[in-house]
Amino acid sequence: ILRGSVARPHLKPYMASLQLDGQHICGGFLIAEQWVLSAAHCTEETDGKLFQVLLGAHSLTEPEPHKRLYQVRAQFPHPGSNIHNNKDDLLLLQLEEKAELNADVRVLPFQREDRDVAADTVCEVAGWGTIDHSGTRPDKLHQVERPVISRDVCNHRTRHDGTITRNMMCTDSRRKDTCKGDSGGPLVCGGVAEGVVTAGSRVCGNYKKPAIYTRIAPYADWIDSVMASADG
Ligand SMILES: NCc1cccc(Nc2n[nH]c3ncnc(Nc4cccc(O)c4)c23)c1
Repeated sequence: ILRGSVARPHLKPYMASLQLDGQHICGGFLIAEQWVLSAAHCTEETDGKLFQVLLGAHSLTEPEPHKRLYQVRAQFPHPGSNIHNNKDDLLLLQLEEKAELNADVRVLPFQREDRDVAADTVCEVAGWGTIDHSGTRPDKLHQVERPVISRDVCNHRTRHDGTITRNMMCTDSRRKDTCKGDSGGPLVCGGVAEGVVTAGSRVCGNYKKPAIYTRIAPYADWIDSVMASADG
């Protein structure tokens, strides 16, 4: 997160850190006791290894009362996701067991009504992604508020030039923005997850490249079907 602030500890109890060998790779969030939602692109450099999921954390390194690292039983990238574009950039992770819910570990509801969030709505995004252009990685969770911009503005030829589909949404990226390692985290508007951070052009903090999110509502049926099929 560029030019945000350190989050209030454990006030985003749905946040997950997707890790490989103890290193934070991507964000994610708890959508059910045994399920985390993130971005499919996060699996690009994992060469088949499964993530471990850290829940209940504020600091990535310090001991905290409800911090716990969960093994992943299975990972389900959306079938339409691919390395060439941002389409269907969603990843469902089934935890090895149900997460123990408490004050620091909570499920975040996601939007099921497929209707665009109005432009200028101020939403919040959090993550352990880089906090400056030299790629400094924070120990503590950071957050930033960002206004939604309309798909038409985001698709302008000087911005993302028509690549933003109905299944995506954008926020203004002037100065304050998402960045490397924030992918997979939720865009929260009015207490509900409306989108999932996708890297898109990977640029951070440049107003000409607004931040892109995969809208969740269009994928509610896919999410429900994967959870139902794997839960048995
Ligand atoms: N703001 C959109 C957004 C959301 C999520 C991730 C991203 N960026 C990135 N995702 N993956 C990456 N691998 C390498 N470099 C990256 N961006 C980068 C790194 C250093 C300086 C800088 O200005 C930008 C990214 C960008």
